[in-house]
Amino acid sequence: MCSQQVLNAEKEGHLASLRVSIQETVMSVDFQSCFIYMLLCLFSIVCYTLVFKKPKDSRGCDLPPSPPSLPIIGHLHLLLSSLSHKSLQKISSKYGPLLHLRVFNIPIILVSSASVADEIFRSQDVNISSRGAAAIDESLVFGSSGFVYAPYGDYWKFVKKIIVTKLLRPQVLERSRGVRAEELQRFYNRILDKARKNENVEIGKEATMLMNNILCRMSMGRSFSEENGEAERVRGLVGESYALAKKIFFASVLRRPLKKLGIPLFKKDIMDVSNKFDELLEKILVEHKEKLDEEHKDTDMMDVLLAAYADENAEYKITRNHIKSFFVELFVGGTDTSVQTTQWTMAEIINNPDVFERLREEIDSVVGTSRLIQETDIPNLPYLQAVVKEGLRLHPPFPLLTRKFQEWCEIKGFYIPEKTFLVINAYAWMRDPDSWEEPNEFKPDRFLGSSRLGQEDEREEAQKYIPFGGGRRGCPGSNLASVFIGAAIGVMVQCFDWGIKGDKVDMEETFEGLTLTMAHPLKCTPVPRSLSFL
Ligand code: HEM
Repeated sequence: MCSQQVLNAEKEGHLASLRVSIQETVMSVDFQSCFIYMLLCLFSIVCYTLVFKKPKDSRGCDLPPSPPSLPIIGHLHLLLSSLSHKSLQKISSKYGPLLHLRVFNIPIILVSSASVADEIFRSQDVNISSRGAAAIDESLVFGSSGFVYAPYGDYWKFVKKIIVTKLLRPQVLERSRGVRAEELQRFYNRILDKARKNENVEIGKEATMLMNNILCRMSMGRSFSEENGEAERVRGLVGESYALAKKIFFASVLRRPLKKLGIPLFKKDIMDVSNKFDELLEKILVEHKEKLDEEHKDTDMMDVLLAAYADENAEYKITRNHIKSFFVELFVGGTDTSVQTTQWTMAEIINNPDVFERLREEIDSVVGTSRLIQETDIPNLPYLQAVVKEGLRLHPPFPLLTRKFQEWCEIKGFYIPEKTFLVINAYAWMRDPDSWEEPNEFKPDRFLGSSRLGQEDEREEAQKYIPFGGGRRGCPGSNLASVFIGAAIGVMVQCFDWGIKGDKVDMEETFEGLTLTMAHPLKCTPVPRSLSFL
């Protein structure tokens, strides 16, 4: 072989090894990209399944979209978070106003916009007129003899009729006006007393006494005595019931599977509070019955319920537990809602001095400075009404409303299976930027006709505003509550200037119990104005 041939052979050999190494490199590059490609595919499938794919029900119809969930527990963590209304609001602004969630295998529909909720209230009012089963049947606190968890049926209709005719009918409200005026005067006296002693006032505590006394005197003709500690005991029990709220909610949602497994979730905690209420109310019922027998009266709600209990031919045969549950729910549901609204609204007023000044000017010009404001003044005080409405819009005591679909239905083209829980995020709904201008700002003017954007009609406004819920299970006490909250705010603005620690009231929220409350309860120092009746 000549030297040229040797050279060529070497070259060939190099080229061959180069080819092999290039081939190997290409193969390895192909394999890597193929691997990356496969990973991307897998990732996309997971994303699609978790985020975009609409879950299907057993009939193969589309359920509303569902945000990513955790294995086994589903979306439980969102509902358990301490500010669940906010975590749900965040999820809805990302994934849409109508979502399908699950807690274990229990389906929940989450609604966060006015248009979707309005469609549900309009087309499904009867279908969603039950809240599901009570957590613990025998409990007086939201148990199955109560009104709040009563299915839409004969018992619910019977009690609703009593509430409307014996507590809230205009003639009855007129008769009980004296009671509210007396309690308002006592509320004012207590604040004045503290102002003169230069003491702080805890607005929530004062408002609790006011609202509790009003509701008790209106419904059972007496208030709980402050002297023998009875009132403090009731306030304590109401507080304990609030603390149980989340437990009651989960025990009620998970009731069926847990029952099958024989797990009585939170039963001991719930029954402890229920038993204490039972003891207290049994005593009151006995006293009331004796008084009724002596005086042959038939006026307040307790009289009517006791009469129905004793009447063999009553329209609905009620038990003693029905009566006790009714009062427990009235104290628990009616008091704190009004107390929290008073507290939040007062905090907003203090943080907005221009609102305070305008409110005082309105009260001075309508009521004058020679007498205390009364609830009969409220229809003539549109700005005060707007302030209370705005307080309720920003701080609804019940940020989440819960119901249950009894039958399957279709909403916005999606299939909703029967027995699905419905959670309406009233908080998100009333801060929806598509419905409200500057939704997070305290602007009572938005409720004054002349400045309403585009002059929306009343129906449109009602559609956007749901602190009292909606449909036939909406709050029956809304008008009464607005009146006594308005009167309480009116007294505080008419008669006192208010000092606070620091420049602004801390508006941090907490939602550990039944209602949305201030994480730092409002404490401030009243300074009496120089008014002729002070
Ligand atoms: C600011 C005060 C109040 C607020 C924000 C409020 C809010 C609510 C809300 C959101 C509901 C549930 C509605 C739904 O599911 O759609 C409700 C139910 C109820 N409220 Fe009120 N409430 C207040 C005061 C009162 C008062 C003073 C009473 C008593 C007279 C009362 C009695 C009731 C009753 C009995 C229910 C149950 C209705 C049913 O299940 O059919 N509320 N309330």
